[in-house]
Amino acid sequence: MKSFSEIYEKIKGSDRQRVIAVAAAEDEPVLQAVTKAKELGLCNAVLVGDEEKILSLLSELSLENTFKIIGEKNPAKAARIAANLVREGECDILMKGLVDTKSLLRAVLDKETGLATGNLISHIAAFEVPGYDRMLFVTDAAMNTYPGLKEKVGILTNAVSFVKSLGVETPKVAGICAVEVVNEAMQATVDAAMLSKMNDRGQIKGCIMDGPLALDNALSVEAAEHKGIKSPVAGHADILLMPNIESGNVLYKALTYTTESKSGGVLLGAKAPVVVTSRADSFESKVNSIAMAVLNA
Ligand SMILES: CCCC(=O)SCCNC(=O)CCNC(=O)[C@H](O)C(C)(C)COP(=O)(O)OP(=O)(O)OC[C@H]1O[C@@H](n2cnc3c(N)ncnc32)[C@H](O)[C@@H]1OP(=O)(O)O
Repeated sequence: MKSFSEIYEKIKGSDRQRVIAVAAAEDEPVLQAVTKAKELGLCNAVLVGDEEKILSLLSELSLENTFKIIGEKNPAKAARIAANLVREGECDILMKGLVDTKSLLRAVLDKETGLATGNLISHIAAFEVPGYDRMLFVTDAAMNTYPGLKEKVGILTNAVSFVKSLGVETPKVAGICAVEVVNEAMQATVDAAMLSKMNDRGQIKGCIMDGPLALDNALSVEAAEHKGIKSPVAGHADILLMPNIESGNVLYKALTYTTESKSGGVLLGAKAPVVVTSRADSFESKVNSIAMAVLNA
């Protein structure tokens, strides 16, 4: 898997059109993205939010309203209504509009109206980075704050299953740390080593996991050789398992702002995929995120 175009190709064979429920849809970039996604034949959408603002924004953007709108001015309530549409099977994907991430995630976790299943829910971001020979997946930049070993197993399981569904038979996972040796003063190195051993012994299946690895060793064969690291993952990582939300989010935003990467992201492990894009994301990235969600719906 090298590019987003392969994801778009896979969607072309899809049996039915998916429907996205947009929470607090009164947001210019999100309206542009769902309109584009519909034009591309990726999906249809139901817009939940401030109806007056939605209609006025569509008109300002010279976009024809071809969507069903459900009026709700309070963004947190709109998030719960949109999540419930997905829970009830009227829609297939939830997408964040002009509502803060925490409110959207709380709507996802709500036991009565949300999308929790008992599985761990985690975020995966995909990057097409110029010069890297494969798609690079980063997890978790958005949902789990300070995951312990058990949560990291859940994050890893979600990521591996998603990346396999894209056609990567045995994803290579790097447990990213500040160094490539176990140091008990850095819990992430201990967690990465335990995950690697769990993978060796078949407790974690479907991938080749190695760690601790520093980012340079994960991405560059030369850097790994220079340090004498012998690892099937070094220089060839498909998935970067980040130690916590700060490192994940910083890497996500660094790739977004300082490289010409194409990107997208989605929440996995819930009843249905959830698109949680950031203000930092481009229009193209929002459409790519919808495509990732459609493929997973
Ligand atoms: C990458 C682009 C987009 C971004 O930049 S996003 C920006 C950064 N992201 C964020 O600010 C969100 C970070 N996460 C959070 O704030 C919190 O973890 C989050 C998701 C709001 C949940 O926190 P709280 O509302 O305090 O909930 P809580 O921890 O008390 O848990 C309530 C119930 O939900 C469950 N839960 C929490 N996280 C879960 C998860 N990942 N998967 C599955 N279930 C989960 C938790 O077990 C609890 O269940 P129960 O009530 O004990 O049965």
